Amino acid sequence: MNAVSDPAPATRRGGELIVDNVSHHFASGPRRVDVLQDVSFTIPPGAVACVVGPSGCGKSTLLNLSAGLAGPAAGELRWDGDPVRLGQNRDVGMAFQQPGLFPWMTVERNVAVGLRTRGHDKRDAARITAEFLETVGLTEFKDAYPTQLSGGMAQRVGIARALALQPRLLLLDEPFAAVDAFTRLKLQQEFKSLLKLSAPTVMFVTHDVPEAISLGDFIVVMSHRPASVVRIIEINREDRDRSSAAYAHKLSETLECLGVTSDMDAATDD
Ligand SMILES: Nc1ncnc2c1ncn2[C@@H]1O[C@H](COP(=O)(O)OP(=O)(O)OP(=O)(O)O)[C@@H](O)[C@H]1O
Repeated sequence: MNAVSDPAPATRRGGELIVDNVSHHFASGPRRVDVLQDVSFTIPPGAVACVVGPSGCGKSTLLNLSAGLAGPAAGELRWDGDPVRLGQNRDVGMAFQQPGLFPWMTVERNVAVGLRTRGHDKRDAARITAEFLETVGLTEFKDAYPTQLSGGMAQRVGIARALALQPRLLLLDEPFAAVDAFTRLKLQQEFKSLLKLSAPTVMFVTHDVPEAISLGDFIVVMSHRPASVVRIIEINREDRDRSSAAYAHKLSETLECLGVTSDMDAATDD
């Protein structure tokens, strides 16, 4: 990915997201499913929080509550000091495991459509779209349709679409999970460079602990459902070097909190 010529203005930088004692449940027929229990943490402006936890513990639910797509059963989420309100929040951008591109639209239109919905005129939307497609290295595919793209390329379009809105809060649900390991590493590197340009506040849900160490300023480790925060693990620059002892330490600390051993031989020994 290349650098955008006109990075987001300072006013679009990320704000502070506070998750304050949040609990949530769903009613599933006569059954009540408790999902989150007393979850609290703060993402400072421009920081990247990676959320890891067992499958089904409530990570996506936490993203939805942060986006204002649902309200918590108890507790509060605050964005820049104000309670997160139900409904569309113009500060928020989201991307998911499946990029969810409209198959009948070209790559260019897939990125531009969100900008048009948010009130950018046609010319402005075209300019921003061109800039972000260049940033993710897809300019020459602007007229292609999603079925003509590889998984990694489609994911780049999804990321470009989210970032083109210049979100102050970026909510990502395993955005690189559907691509092969090599493409995933490449997308992670590119994503890190992109974040430097506009510094949104990021909540990044992943099952991949190495990914969390490489992208997060801190990791929020969640427990089984109903999920609470087991530990918040700070990640420093030296922890990201995969050949370092510091990295190995963070990896085993995180896996331990998840109840998994990093020593596969020990796990299979009789
Ligand atoms: N709208 C809903 N109605 C009822 N139950 C729901 C609803 N949404 C989620 N759930 C349940 O809430 C629990 C948490 O779901 P959620 O998708 O937040 O977990 P997750 O940690 O993101 O899972 P995964 O890691 O597998 O993606 C699951 O048991 C799920 O079945």
